[in-house]
Amino acid sequence: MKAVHFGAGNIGRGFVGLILHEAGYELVFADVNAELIDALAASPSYDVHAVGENSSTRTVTGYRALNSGSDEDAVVAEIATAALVTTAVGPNILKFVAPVIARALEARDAALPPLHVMACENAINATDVLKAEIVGRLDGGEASETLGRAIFANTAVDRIVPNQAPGAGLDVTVEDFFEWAIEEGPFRGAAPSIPAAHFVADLAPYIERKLFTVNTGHATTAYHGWIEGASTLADALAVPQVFREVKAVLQETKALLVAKHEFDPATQEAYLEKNLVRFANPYLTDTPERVGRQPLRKISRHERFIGPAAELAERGLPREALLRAVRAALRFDAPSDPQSAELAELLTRLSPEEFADQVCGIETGHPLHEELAAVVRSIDSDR
Ligand SMILES: NC(=O)c1ccc[n+]([C@@H]2O[C@H](COP(=O)([O-])OP(=O)(O)OC[C@H]3O[C@@H](n4cnc5c(N)ncnc54)[C@H](O)[C@@H]3O)[C@@H](O)[C@H]2O)c1
Ligand SMILES: O=P(O)(O)OC[C@@H](O)[C@@H](O)[C@H](O)[C@H](O)CO
Repeated sequence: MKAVHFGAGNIGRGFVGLILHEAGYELVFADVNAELIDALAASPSYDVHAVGENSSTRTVTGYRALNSGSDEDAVVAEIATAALVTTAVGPNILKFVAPVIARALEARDAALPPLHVMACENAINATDVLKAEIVGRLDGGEASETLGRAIFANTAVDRIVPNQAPGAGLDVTVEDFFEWAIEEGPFRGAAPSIPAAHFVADLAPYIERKLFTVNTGHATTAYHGWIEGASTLADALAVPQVFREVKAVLQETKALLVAKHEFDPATQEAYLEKNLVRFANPYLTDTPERVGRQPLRKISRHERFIGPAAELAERGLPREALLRAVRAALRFDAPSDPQSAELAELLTRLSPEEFADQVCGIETGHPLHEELAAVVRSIDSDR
């Protein structure tokens, strides 16, 4: 039973790789980072240090590592005979791994059981996005028989894995908490055996609860913390004004999640409180740069701010704190982040209305459109 995992970075090594190894899969990492792949190929194992109230160390062994940039044929051959392919590369990178998976499906023996495909990214239905990219590369598209050689399942993954300290090598320090929810329907009763994951009939409540609580709160901490000059997430949350803003956005997304998915309010309150503790985990050093990375992705239509704010506006519910978080995101100017520079350029070039429409995907006439445009307009006063 073989799994090929794209993206041997933080979550790839510290979460997906670990869980698949412990589920008994023969693991093959595929990544375009030559230095990382060479290091993995040269090392028989690496450790995952989970830190928090229940600290532990697990060792991942017996994997192989391939460079999917320079040795695509080898990765195609591995996937063609694998049981599972997973990704943790970032939602914007799925279009680059899709052609490799499409080639592998074409090469796959039709008599083999279908390849299970799961994108483990922070995005709503990331596997559907990956599937659409794969379909676009198959002769015949949706009608291609080759598509029948794969089963696609959406997932929600949750574990905070910061960037690793220089000199950590392949070892990864992660928080002790994790959750992996996978939709069970596509497997038609023959879901893969991954004991640490749980299979759910309807993924939407899980992924929205995760993205609009963990990631909305996390990014709010990062962007307000960045403005305050905080160098870690824990430092950011220690600023009373930042803490108040994070609590406020989480109350707004709670209102949406309770109204939309009928979550019990007390259970959702406990969930969001638990996440405030996770963000400030004293055993982990996480930074506003990492958590705020790619601000243009984070303020896009179906992401952690605009997604819930748009639905709250449609329901006539409060979204002011979310809009203040978007305003803070617009001021994110991390030199290490190319999207920061792109964001600054777009703010200069586009009118506030064009920005709301083209960057945030909120068209004229939507109840959030003018509110967003006003947020963009107000940024001028800071410059
Ligand atoms: N770190 C976390 O706390 C966390 C938690 C849950 C989900 N995620 C999600 O997991 C994904 C990865 O995040 P991360 O923190 O591990 O990032 P990361 O930057 O540490 O890892 C991404 C890896 O993907 C590799 N990569 C880039 N392009 C590639 C390509 N074309 N083919 C193969 N590999 C490629 C990079 O070289 C890198 O090693 C993101 O979607 C993120 O939202 C992260
Ligand atoms: O990975 P991103 O850029 O979508 O979001 C940054 C963090 O919020 C994220 O990586 C969290 O650490 C993770 O989603 C926790 O499960």
